[in-house]
Amino acid sequence: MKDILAEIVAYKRTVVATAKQQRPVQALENEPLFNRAGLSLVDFLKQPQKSGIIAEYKRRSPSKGVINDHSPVEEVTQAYANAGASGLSILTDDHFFGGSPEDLTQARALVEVPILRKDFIVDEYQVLEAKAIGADVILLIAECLTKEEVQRLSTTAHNLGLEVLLEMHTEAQLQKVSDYVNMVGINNRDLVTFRVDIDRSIALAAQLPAGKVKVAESGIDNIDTIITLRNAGFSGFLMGEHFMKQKDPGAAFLDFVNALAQKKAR
Ligand SMILES: O=P(O)(O)OC[C@@H](O)[C@@H](O)c1c[nH]c2ccccc12
Repeated sequence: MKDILAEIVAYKRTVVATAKQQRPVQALENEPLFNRAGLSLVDFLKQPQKSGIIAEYKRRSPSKGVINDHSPVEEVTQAYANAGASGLSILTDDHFFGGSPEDLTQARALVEVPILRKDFIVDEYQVLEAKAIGADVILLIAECLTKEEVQRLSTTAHNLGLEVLLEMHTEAQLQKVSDYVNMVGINNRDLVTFRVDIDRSIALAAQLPAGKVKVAESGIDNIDTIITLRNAGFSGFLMGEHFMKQKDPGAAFLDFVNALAQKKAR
């Protein structure tokens, strides 16, 4: 496992151990949102009137440092949803990304689009927590998990009505895809070199078994890239920094979506 990822995963294990003490599973199950019927990102990605973009709320990252420390989560996520986001991705990690579970819950109260809990899930507890805070989808990162762990955590998620996005970056990780997973995210960014390579992602996507919903993640900053990826069979486009680094991320998103719609119409 790559260094920064190993560090994050080690940190997550300590956070989970503490959380289990402070807020046992029983308490999670008693949260009102725990019984909420989830929204399907797979279904939303198929709606032709939406953009296909999963718009991410991210304050900072280990590679970029501070990206946005001024735009409130309520404002940005509502603007994203109103402008045609097919889904939202919200970082809930505090230490490395400056997010929190409360960010997701605040957005949940305001939007009717699927929300992905963007975090580093290594324990079943975090899946239950995702449900309790109002998420619809969890991210599982192939690099951090064995195939068996992916299957076990996916089963827990599906039993709670949550969908799973399995993120990968290398050919070796293809073997972690199974019938348990129906949505695969291909990270365009290499977590070691931070280099973005769209062609590599397209080549990797071509090797996925048929029937998987494909999401391209990271480093997307223009409409032509989205069109290229769509033509290669991707139906979702996860974008964070390109909008978050603007003064008004919601307005930037609206402009981008309008330009995308115009280009598609031509
Ligand atoms: O900000 P970008 O380059 O548009 O990327 C968004 C998203 O793909 C990226 O934040 C991400 C991809 N995989 C992750 C795993 C954990 C945290 C964050 C991520």
